[in-house]
Amino acid sequence: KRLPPGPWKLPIIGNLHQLGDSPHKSIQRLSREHGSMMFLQLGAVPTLVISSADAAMAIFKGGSGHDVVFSGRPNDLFAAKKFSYNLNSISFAPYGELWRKMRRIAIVELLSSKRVQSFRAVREEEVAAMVSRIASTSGTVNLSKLSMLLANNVVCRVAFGKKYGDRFDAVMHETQVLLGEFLVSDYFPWMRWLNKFNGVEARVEKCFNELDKLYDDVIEDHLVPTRSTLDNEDIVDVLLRLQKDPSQLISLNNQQIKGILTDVFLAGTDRTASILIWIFTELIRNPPCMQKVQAEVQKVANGRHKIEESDLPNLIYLQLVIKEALRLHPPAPLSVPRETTEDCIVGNYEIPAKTRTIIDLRSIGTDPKYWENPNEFRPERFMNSSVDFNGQHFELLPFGVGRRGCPGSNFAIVLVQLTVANFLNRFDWDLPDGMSVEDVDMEEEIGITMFKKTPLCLGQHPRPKTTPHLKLLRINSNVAAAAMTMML
Ligand code: HEM
Repeated sequence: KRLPPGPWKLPIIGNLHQLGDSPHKSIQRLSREHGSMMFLQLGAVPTLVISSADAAMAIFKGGSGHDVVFSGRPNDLFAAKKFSYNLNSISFAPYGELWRKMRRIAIVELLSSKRVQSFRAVREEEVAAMVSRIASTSGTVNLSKLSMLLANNVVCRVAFGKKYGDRFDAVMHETQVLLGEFLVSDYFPWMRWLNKFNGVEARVEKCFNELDKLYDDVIEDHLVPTRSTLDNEDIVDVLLRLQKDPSQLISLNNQQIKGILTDVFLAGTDRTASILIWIFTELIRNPPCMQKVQAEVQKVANGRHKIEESDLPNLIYLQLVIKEALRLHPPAPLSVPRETTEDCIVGNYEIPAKTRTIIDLRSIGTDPKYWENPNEFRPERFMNSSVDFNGQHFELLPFGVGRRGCPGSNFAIVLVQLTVANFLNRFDWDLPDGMSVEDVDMEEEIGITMFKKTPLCLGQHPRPKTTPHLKLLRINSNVAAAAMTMML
C-alpha cells in the first residue's frame, strides 16, 4: 500500500515508544517532521494522524466523499467500551443506524437551541451562586476547582434535575482518569488478559458499577408518578419520554439512555471546565486583553451586578477571546479517535480499512499556513474575520469536524460566555503575591480532556459598584431639564 510517510518503527511496538508521556506533543513534533498526513504503527494499531487544515479539508470537505469512511470509531478501547455501555453511546456507537438515531435525538431533542435556552435559569442561578461563593472567599481562589464544580453543578441540574454532589464528582473523576489512561490492551488486543492482573479491569468494573447504580437511582427518582415535568424537563425526563413514544425512530433501552447520559456528563463537565480554566490562564498572562475584555463587560453591565444571557450578543470582544482560547487550547486536542470503515484513497495515499485516525486539532489551530504568529494569544486576529468554530472552517476545529463533529457546542459556549462575563464583571483578578506573568505554568495534563496541570489559583478583588453609564445620566439630565421647562 502507498501509506502516508511516518517515522521508523520497532518490531512489535512500532512507534509506541516515540509517544512518550505527552502523546499530543510528540505527535505534533513527529508530524512536523513527516507531514500533515502521517502514518504511525501503534502496537498492533495502524494509525493515521491528520495535522493540518489542508489535510483535514482533503478528507472532510463536502464532495471529497471521504467523510463517511472516516466516521467510524474504534470499537475495542477497553474502558470506552465499558463506559459507553458496550458502544451504546453517541460518542462510541459504530457509524450506522443506531448512531444515526441516537445522534438525531441529541440534535433535535437534547442539545437543540430551544432546549439549551430552556436551561437558562439553571445557568444563571449556578453562575450567580459561584460568584457569591468567590466573593465570600478571602485570599486566592482555585479557579480550576471552581470551574469544574460549576460545570458539574450545571450539568447535574440540567441532566438529572438536581445536584448529586460528591457522589457524582468522585465517580466521574475516576471515569475520566480511566478513559484517559494508557492501556496496553488498546494497542495489543491479544494482551487484554493483562487488565485482570494489573488491576485495570477491577477499577473499571468498580467505577462502572457505581456509575450504573447512580443512573439507576436517578432514573428511579424520575419515574415517581407525582413528578411533574410540564414546564421544565431535564435530560433524563426527555429520554424517558422518548422511550415511551411509539412515534420515535428508536425505542431507547435503558443501556442506551445511560450511554447518552455518560456522553453528556463527560463532555459537558470536563471540556467546559477545561476551556474556562485556559481562558482565565491566558487572560492573566495577557493584561491588555484582560483590561479590554473587562472594560467591554463593564460597559455592557452598565452598573448592574449581573450579566444576563440577553447581554451576551453584545460582548463581541469576549467572543473573540473564547475563540482564541479554543484555537490554542482545544479541550480535546487529539479529538475523539476515528476509524476508517473501508479502504480509501486520499490524495496519493491508500488508507486501509480499520485505520485508527487521530485528528490533531491543536496542530490544525496553529497551522502556520493559516495563522500568523500561531502560538501567540491574540483575540484581535478574529476581528473582521468570518472564521468560526462550527466545523466549516478547517483551520479552526476545536469541536471536531464532519458528521461526527460535536453536537454540544451551543450548550458549552453559552455557559462559558456567561461565566467569564460575570467573573470579570464582579472581580478584578491578579496573580498571587510574588508571582509574575512569566511564572504562570502552562504545562498540560493530557487525558481525554486536556487540563492545565497545576491548578490556576488567582487573587480576586470585588469591584466597587459603578454608577450607570454616562449616557443614562445624560438622558436623566435631559428629562430633568424638560421637567424644569414644563414647570416654568
Ligand atoms: C468546550 C466544550 C466542548 C468541546 C471543545 C468539545 C469537543 C468535542 C470534540 C473534539 C468531539 C469529537 C468530534 C469529532 O470526532 O470530530 C466531540 C464529540 C462529542 N461531543 Fe463535544 N465538546 C464540548 C462540549 C460538549 C457538550 C457540552 C456536549 C453535550 C452536552 C458534548 C457532546 C459530544 C458528543 C455526544 C460527541 C460525540 C459525537 C459523535 O460521535 O457523533 N460536547 N466533542
